[in-house]
Amino acid sequence: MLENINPTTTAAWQKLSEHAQEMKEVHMKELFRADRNRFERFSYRLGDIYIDYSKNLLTEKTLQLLLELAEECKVREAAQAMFKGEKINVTEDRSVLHIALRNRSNRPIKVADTDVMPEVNAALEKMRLFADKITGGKWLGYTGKPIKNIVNIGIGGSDLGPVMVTEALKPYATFGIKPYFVSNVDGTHLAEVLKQVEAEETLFMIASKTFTTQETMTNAQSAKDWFIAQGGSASDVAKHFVALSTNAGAVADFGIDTQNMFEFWDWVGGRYSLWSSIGLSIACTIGFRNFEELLSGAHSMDEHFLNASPSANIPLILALIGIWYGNFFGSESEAILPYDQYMHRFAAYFQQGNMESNGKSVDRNGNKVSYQTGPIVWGEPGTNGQHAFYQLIHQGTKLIPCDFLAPVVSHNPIGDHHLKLLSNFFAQTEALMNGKSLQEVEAELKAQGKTPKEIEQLAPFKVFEGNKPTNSILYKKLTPFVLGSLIAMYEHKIFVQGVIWNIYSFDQWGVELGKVLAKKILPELKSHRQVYSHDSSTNGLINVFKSYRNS
Ligand SMILES: O=P(O)(O)OC[C@H]1O[C@H](O)[C@H](O)[C@@H](O)[C@@H]1O
Repeated sequence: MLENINPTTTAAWQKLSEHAQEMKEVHMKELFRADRNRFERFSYRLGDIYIDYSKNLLTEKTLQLLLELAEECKVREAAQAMFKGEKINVTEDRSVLHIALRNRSNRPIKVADTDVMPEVNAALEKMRLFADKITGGKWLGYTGKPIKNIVNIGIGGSDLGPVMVTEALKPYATFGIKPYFVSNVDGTHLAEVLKQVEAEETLFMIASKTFTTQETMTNAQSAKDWFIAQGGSASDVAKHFVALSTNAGAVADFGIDTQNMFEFWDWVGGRYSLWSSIGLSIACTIGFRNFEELLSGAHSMDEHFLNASPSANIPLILALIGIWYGNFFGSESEAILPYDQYMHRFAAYFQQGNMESNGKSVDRNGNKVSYQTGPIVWGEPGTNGQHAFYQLIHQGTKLIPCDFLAPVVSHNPIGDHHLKLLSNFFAQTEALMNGKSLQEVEAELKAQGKTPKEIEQLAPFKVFEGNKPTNSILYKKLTPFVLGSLIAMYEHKIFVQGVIWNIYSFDQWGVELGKVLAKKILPELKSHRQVYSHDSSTNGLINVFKSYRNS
């Protein structure tokens, strides 16, 4: 079981608070000047992934104190509890075992004395058989044609992972299977996807852990209606609809044969489920072998996280750096900036991963926390972001720690595009760290022939303070293995932070209230009567909606 420790009561927290005051006076430039080995000291190679965290406002002492914090908060014990299958998701009374889904060592992992690995392996085997049929053109639709399109209908964790991974691993989608994703209950999403596919060549994957989610059930029903309207009969549904779920009863009620159900278990959190049957759209797009590589990459990161010593433990260090800025420097957000077009949904994926996990303000005692917890996570691929929001990162008033990610080798080596891309990657982290001093700006303006008056007027706007923290994560090539490792690295970072903040990272009660209220409002929208049951703003808006609709 996780221990219940308020991090602010630890000795390390106190020391870190004092140390932060010293570090607020320091410029990273000075740290680099003072230590020729700073890069070697604060960077780490993990197979094909190289992580440089030297461009941070930290010293050996900072790291030492942060590691003490992790020790006092019993991070290692918590990790062991998770990997052993203990029910660390207390508010839902569940184990947290996405790590079992990619446990390539096949080491037994027990939930209530039963090893889950046999059922994990059986589910993977069922996925393999199915994916091989799809990619081999052997699964035929109702007119006898092979499947060409997969439409995954799911939302949140039943959508974001498959979207992100199929986008990231497009170079491996060599089987002629095109994935589409419908998540939003806005009919536009479904309609626009259906315009692009032919029913006879399309397989719908209804992806929902609970199989009760309003958006997914609504889209699934409309997709089924569309399929029948296109000429498929009710008995053809079995060839075109499969379910990815933990809820066999609801799957059968919907009309999908449980033969065509790919199961997973309540100990897989939605936002950690791409490794499970929820990943079927991935396996059918990039092939099962590549899906296994993705799992292997994640497993290698799991092993690293579980076994590496704290001072060489990458997810742990990244988590501690995040805590350093969030809790001791007042930063509120973190940017994930992949210089890799294939990774364009990576930040969006970890928006859910991180913000749904650690967006909590009540600790494991049920008390309100007195410190900051999960950050706002955001980002776009480089170089697009440079022409949009980097201005604020460079010269705004907010401290935004950034993760820069980039592949060394591009899947698309066209001319010198990749060198240009990477020159921007290196330049940005250098600029964020060094900045540009007033003296440098003045000298530059002078060299441009500006008058002293002009220099005085213009110079303040051209100064870059620098001292902006970044992590640089270089990977050799975006392979399934590397992607699996990167995802697992961020997952464990989130885990460590949740442990230290003494919150429950694996529930998501905060998404419930809106859902309940929407269910109450839906019949009100369907009726013609004026609405008076809410506050004046909500009543007013609903009634305006009705009057526009009826006019
Ligand atoms: O997979 P489902 O049961 O349909 O759930 C889909 C999503 O909806 C919920 O509201 C949760 O916030 C998410 O964590 C979950 O991934």
